[in-house]
Amino acid sequence: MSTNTQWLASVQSLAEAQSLNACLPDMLDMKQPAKGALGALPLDVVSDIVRWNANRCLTSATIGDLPMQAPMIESAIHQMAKTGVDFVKVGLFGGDEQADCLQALTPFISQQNTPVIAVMFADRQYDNDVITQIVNTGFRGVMIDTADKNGQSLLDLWSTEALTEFVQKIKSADRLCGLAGALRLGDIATLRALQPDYLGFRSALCPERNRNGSLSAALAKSIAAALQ
Ligand SMILES: O=C[C@H](O)COP(=O)(O)O
Repeated sequence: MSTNTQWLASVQSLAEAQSLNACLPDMLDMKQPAKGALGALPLDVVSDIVRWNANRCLTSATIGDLPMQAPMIESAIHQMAKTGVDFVKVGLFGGDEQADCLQALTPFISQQNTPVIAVMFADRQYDNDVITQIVNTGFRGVMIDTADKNGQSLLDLWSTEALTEFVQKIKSADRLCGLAGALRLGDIATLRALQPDYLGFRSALCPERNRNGSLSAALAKSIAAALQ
């Protein structure tokens, strides 16, 4: 597992991915921001981006803001994995049914050829042992993001102490760890010091932080430069 913090850029179209051709992130993440925190892109768009990328960087894709119902999640992972993406990201939105859902997902997730990443949200509530539950389910990594895209950032919601503990728990379980959630260029130094595997960006890549708008290669270059 990498010791240097890498970066992930969320793109919503092939054209956006292509606009990053000169400054590809370490991971091209595919999602539809207008459809929620983990809005899914159509499968053919994901396939086109995967084909265009031709393994020049890693790829990930989200399956949508789905309820914690195992059959629905399994079917969405199965479909998304067929696009050839390197990682599939699944949102865990908390709630009473989550622990049972994770248990039900365990045989499927642990046997997946395409690794699956669990995405938690800093503005949602979880059981105290949620990381253990995630690890036991067979997820390859855990990312923390924000569910409500209202400008509040990860650092507005969680202290650096809480984030340090989060990163350490995940890395000591030998899983990938990512931090995201309205991150800004100026947050990089603070968050990189915690040694996550990935920092994830969308708002910071868009002019005026309009995450549903389009992406700017110049802003992506500044993020890449700050992580050099
Ligand atoms: O996976 C990373 C997210 O797309 C981050 O989006 P955001 O920076 O707009 O919160």
